[in-house]
Amino acid sequence: MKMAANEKVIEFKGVTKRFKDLTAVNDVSLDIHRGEFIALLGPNGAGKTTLVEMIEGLKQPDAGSIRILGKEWARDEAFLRMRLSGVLQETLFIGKLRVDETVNLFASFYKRPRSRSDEVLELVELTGKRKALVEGLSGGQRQRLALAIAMLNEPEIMILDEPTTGLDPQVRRGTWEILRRLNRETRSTMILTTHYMEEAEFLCDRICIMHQGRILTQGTLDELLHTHEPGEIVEYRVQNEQACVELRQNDNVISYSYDQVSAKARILVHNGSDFLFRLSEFVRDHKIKIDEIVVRKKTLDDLFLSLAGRGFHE
Ligand SMILES: Nc1ncnc2c1ncn2[C@@H]1O[C@H](COP(=O)(O)OP(=O)(O)OP(=O)(O)O)[C@@H](O)[C@H]1O
Repeated sequence: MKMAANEKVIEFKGVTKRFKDLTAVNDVSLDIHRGEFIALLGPNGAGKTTLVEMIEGLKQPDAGSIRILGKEWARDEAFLRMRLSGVLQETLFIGKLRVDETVNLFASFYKRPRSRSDEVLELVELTGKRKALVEGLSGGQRQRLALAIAMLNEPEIMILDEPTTGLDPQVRRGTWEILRRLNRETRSTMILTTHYMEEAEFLCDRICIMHQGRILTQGTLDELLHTHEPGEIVEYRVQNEQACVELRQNDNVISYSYDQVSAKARILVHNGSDFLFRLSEFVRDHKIKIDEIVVRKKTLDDLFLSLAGRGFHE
């Protein structure tokens, strides 16, 4: 069934999920559109997995409604099962099977021809490993195999639950490239949960930050960075932090933090170059030694830190 480009494929209305006294997802309303790549970010226990498990039909809400492709799990399980698939943090495979045998096995469950197995291996750049035993694959290759299997059925919606956790940075980046290309080429709607800010920054059109079961804020990266706090970040290393207290009492300063371990000050300011000028005067006049000075634009990490400061640990 072809649908309009801006069509809502997932609609959460006032969804709540409780485990005894604990409210894991609290009155969440959220629309996700076709082809969108959306990230759910948040600290441990924020409710991200519970939310995606409700999308996957693994958990039922206690209140509110969830419509997926206009259907509901309770009534249209067979329809939805064919159109959704997921990649988890880790997938169990049979180690003694070869890569192509593994994909063919899953293809037979979905009644897909062998040519589709070849296609998905190509999509995730595993063609060269077709004859390798699964037990000999690296972590990144195993994740790509899981992705290939998830793609077999040409899913309209894909759930990626921390798909790159535990992978080294280079392999993680390679996986991002593949995910981004898949999203563009297949127009599959992708929902990613992650702890990596840069993963959400790199991949996603929209980012939802969750905390204690609620969506604290959401938007494109630009919207999040500009709506929540204007300004730039100045960072520097200083051992004698107490001598710099006066610097904070400046109209230019929005917020200040100091990390004892790295001896780094991190200051959010309205204007980075004005602050740098003031900083250089100050350290010269007070004979304070600072180094590793950086002025930079804000990142999602900074937003997360400031939301954490204001709300996460209240
Ligand atoms: N089956 C369950 N029974 C009881 N409590 C649960 C269950 N599943 C999740 N919870 C609780 O619900 C809350 C939300 O958990 P959830 O796994 O959705 O968070 P998360 O944001 O995915 O966290 P993480 O980043 O650590 O994976 C947590 O407090 C968790 O302990």
